[in-house]
Amino acid sequence: MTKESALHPDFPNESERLEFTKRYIDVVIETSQSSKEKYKENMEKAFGDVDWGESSAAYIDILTNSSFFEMSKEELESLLKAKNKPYFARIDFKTQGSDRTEKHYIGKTSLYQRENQEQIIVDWRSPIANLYYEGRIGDVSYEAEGETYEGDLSLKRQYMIEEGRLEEIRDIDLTTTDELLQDSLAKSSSNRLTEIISTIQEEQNRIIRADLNRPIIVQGAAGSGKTTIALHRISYFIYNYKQHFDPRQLMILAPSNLFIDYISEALPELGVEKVRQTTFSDYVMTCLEKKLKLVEDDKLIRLIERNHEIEVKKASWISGFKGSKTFRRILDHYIEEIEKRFYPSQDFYVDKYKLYSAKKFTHLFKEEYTYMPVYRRIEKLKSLLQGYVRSNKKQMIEKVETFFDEKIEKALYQRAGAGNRKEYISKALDKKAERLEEVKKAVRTSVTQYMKQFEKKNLEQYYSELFSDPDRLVEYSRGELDLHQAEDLCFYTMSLLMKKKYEVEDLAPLLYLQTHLFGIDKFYKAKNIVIDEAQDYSYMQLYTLKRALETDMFTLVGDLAQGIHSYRGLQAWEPVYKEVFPRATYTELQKSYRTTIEIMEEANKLLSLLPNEFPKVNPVVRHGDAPCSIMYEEAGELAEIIGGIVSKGKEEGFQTFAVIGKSMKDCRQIYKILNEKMPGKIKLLEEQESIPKDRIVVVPSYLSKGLEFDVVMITVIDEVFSSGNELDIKLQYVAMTRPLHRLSFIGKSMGQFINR
Ligand SMILES: Nc1ncnc2c1ncn2[C@@H]1O[C@H](COP(=O)(O)OP(=O)(O)OP(=O)(O)O)[C@@H](O)[C@H]1O
Repeated sequence: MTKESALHPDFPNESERLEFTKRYIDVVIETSQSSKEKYKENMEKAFGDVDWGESSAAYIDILTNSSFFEMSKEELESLLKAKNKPYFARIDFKTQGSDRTEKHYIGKTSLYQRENQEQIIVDWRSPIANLYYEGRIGDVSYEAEGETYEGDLSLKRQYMIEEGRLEEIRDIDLTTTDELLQDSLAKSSSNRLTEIISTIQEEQNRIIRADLNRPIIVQGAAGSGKTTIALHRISYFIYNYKQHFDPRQLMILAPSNLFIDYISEALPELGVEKVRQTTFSDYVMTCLEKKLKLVEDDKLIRLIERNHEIEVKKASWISGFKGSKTFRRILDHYIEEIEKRFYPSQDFYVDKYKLYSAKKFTHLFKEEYTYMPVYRRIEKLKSLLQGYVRSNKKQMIEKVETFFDEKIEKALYQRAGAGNRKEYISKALDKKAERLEEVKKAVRTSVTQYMKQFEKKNLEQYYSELFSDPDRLVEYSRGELDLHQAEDLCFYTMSLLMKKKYEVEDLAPLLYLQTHLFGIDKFYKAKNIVIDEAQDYSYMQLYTLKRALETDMFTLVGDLAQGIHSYRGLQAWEPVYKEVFPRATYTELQKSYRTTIEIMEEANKLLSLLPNEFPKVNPVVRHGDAPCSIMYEEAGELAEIIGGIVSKGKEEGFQTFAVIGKSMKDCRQIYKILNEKMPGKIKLLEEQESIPKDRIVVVPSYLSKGLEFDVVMITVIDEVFSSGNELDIKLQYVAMTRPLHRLSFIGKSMGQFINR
């Protein structure tokens, strides 16, 4: 307990309130546990006396009980989590016209006093809690269920509660700096990403609570809390729509499995662990229900390592092109052409009876059924024809019968030629049987026969057909592609497809074709999608996702300054909010919470070297050591240098350490050197892995994107960051913005880095 809080006149009252809340939580937990017992009892009763499969009453009983159990289980879990820190803030609010000021204690979950329905704890996501996050004190208002409530906010108070004990109280107003935020940022990152509900800032709060029925795009500086905010927005969404929305309909698309592992710790804290989390590649393959062989996504690495420069440049151009709007147009024209192959040339006959005209068939196909993918339209038309055949079958058979019966009858009553009559009738009867057989056969086979005129190809066949003829590609591009470019595209792609291999850049076009031609199972269609590191997505990827999932409910967060995949990703947000998500709100975040002023100042210098203009990032006021430069003569010295920095860092209480190399090649060398001297203490991070907390990690710059560590050592052996090209600047910028507290540059010469 600090002196200041001990002096706070309300400290005894607040301690008492905390005790009351804790005790109340205990009672609720106990009740919930006894409900569980009761549930078991009820289940036994339901199972014991009847065969429940036959008794609907008993079945209903089980369903009711299980949903009751589910509720109490969730309630129990969140209360158990909240028990040691039931709330973190309080606001005092007097609604206009009322003479009573209400105290609202804000916490992770809500709690009602059952006897009088009074709220003991208000959930941070509830409408009134918004007042805590919005800066003002005095006349304020908040909105709940479409109504505006005005009133006076007289107090905003923060609590430091540790292990159920009240440690400190702070009343905040506009003049005091947010000490709670300062404290929280000064901590070391033993927990990876955590919830920040007690210190969410006003601009962040606005994004978390922005209209849930509109897409949102956030351009946020490194460390501005994009990932954190995106996760809190999901939590807020789930809270608001818990009655109507299953969390499994929400999906997070993360840049790598490494990143999914990194964010997963924050998810249960926010109650969003049921949300689907996957990468773009995995998700596309799920939708296609195919496991495609992807070649290693190594263009970035080859660009970094400058291997076969011309070849890589061509390959990068192709990647960029496959993500472009022009390529989408090519696909659209290709799809149009495929559709035309399904306009039948002949009317539909069963035997000699015309049941459906080609014109009508085409009309349905190209006008009425366009909401369906091509092959589903064909299926639908097939069943329509089958229906026609079924309903006309009797009539057609009757026609044949009547025709022969009439002939036979006529012959029977003819006077002349009695000798031939018998023969005539018997022939007619044979003919009748033959015709009937023909008609019946036609009834059975004509639909299948008719459908044979339509081609039946699979997705892979259509995709490779697109790249089999450069002239057609030029035609589909309506002049935007020249023949030489089209030949390059075809040659490059076909050489992979022939080996049944694909690149990441092929996935969006494949999903686009699948959506238009075959459709996607609705089970895979998430309704609300969050994309982190969205700057690395191409126009084509975003457009395709929107089209395939049939929703524009996307939350996109990213930072163009960290767009290291810009050869295939986005160069600007404008086309995204203008053309892909026209309903979206676009917001920028310039304040950074991760790192110290000293480190951010150095990182900012790199931003000014980039061709696109990026505003400087404002770090939250927090000081630390300036980044330091360390030179070595022999790579073998690295173990000692890095070991020294880590020991010193540990003395200062830091817990996570990363050595960031430029490329994987350099990282392998660094790892080897370090691991020899410190066996078992080093981990080389690769794409599919999880991040160990207790080891020094060695990670290439491009994989470190999105991650953070207390202490970062940017280390080079053979690589240089200082070639002056855009990619190098971005990679060094990404590496420099990873530390929370300390940054060093380690190289043979400082000339290997930009600005050292
Ligand atoms: N309001 C806040 N209160 C406390 N900590 C915060 C707040 N906002 C962000 N942070 C912290 O700042 C750090 C950076 O957040 P986050 O990783 O979400 O940023 P980002 O914008 O995704 O960064 P990058 O683009 O570099 O990946 C995290 O440690 C996060 O907990």
